[in-house]
Amino acid sequence: MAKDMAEPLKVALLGCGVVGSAVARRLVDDASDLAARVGAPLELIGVAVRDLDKPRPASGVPQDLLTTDAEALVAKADLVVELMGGIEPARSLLLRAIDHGASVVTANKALLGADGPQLYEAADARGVDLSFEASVAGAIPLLRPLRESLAGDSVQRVMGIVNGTTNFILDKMDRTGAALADVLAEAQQLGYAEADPTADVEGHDAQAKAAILASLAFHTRVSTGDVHCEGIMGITADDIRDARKIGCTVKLLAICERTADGVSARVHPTLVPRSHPLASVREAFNAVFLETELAGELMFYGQGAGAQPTASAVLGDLVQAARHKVDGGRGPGESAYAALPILPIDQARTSYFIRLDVLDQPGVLARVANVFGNQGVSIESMRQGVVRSEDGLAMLQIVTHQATDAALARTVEGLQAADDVHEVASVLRVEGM
Ligand SMILES: NC(=O)C1=CN([C@@H]2O[C@H](COP(=O)(O)OP(=O)(O)OC[C@H]3O[C@@H](n4cnc5c(N)ncnc54)[C@H](O)[C@@H]3O)[C@@H](O)[C@H]2O)C=CC1
Ligand SMILES: N[C@@H](CC=O)C(=O)O
Ligand code: NA
Repeated sequence: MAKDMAEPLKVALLGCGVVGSAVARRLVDDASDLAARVGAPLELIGVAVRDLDKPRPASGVPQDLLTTDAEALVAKADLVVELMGGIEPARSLLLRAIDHGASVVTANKALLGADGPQLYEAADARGVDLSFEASVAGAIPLLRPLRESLAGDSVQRVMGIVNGTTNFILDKMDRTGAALADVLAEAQQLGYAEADPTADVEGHDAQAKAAILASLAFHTRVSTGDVHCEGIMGITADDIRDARKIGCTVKLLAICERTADGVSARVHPTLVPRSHPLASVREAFNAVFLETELAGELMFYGQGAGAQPTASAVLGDLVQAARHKVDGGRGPGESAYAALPILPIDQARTSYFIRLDVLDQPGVLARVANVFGNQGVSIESMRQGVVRSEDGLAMLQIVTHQATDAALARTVEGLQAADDVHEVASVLRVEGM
């Protein structure tokens, strides 16, 4: 039996770009379904844009709902959906909305990674919802499981592919042997990578997402600046070829770990064995692998970007926040009670793949092995590649057992200083062996 409808809830949308248009379209086209699910109509009262005259056929928003006065709009709303991106004015508008008693939904990982605590504190103080499922891994339900379904468990490790653009590039390099620059150009043509792909390829997009994931997973505060970040621009076709030779592929991973000493969060290109579930994540898809004390291993997979997939996550948050407005209560606020220290990257433990050009002379292997041994770094495998008789050099490919980043850095310094070593051509971390 249909329940009685409550009074309409006023929804303000801030930004009408890729994701905003898809959210607006759904609010307009599926109003009656959404009303039935919420128990009240969701009335779109306005959409804040920069340019009133720009045609927006994808959004289906009537022209008279567009406004450039975002401040006035949020002051009238019960629910505010922020899809403008960037830090300001998004932060001020969300704080203003919260101050007025509106619940807020955002997909803005840059803002949450930089200033999440300020928004959480404001939402908690005002007793409204702040939800942001779309900010990490787009459509994939991941943050709600972390905040709600796993609230009684203990997450120990989060390891994921959370950037679709870089996964598309690395996957294409892996399948075709192409150089990064060529694949990046193709990704731009196809619309996966933005005209300015810096935030994706330098790892900053994944860095902000890792901060959000680590905060939720470990009930602590981790901001973007706490996450060690290396992007994919240094990855060459030779790295991909080497990875393949040892049964691996290269992925940009966000890895968040809780250790006895605190929290470590890092983003970097990583060799992953082809047998690992993350290795089979193709094209622009995302996947996140959780290790928890009680549930064991969990994997979440799906579309991490795109207008409609991202709108799905935004609308899920909006419906949930609207239900709370109708029925009372609110979703979980910030849980940062653990207040864990952030561990420096030096202390992160992982295995490494190292490619060296060494002099092709007797005793070289033993001397190279000694450099590792001197730093307490144990070698798992050492393989000699091509010997180039023209310059008397041989290529060595070495995989280590787990060691700290600090020990590895000292090992690389030792190798660079060794007379037998012509060049340390590549150093990459390995996970999931
Ligand atoms: N596009 C995607 O696949 C995903 C996007 N996101 C996040 O969603 C948010 C929106 O992303 P997109 O829709 O892709 O960006 P977009 O650039 O297509 O849309 C943003 C829109 O906001 C407008 N805008 C910016 N500042 C404004 C202001 N002060 N007043 C009024 N309008 C303003 C812009 O003119 C633009 O139309 C961002 O935070 C992004 O990180 C999250 C997951 C996936
Ligand atoms: N640029 C991001 C989009 C969503 O966050 C990506 O490529 O994954
Ligand atoms: Na998500």
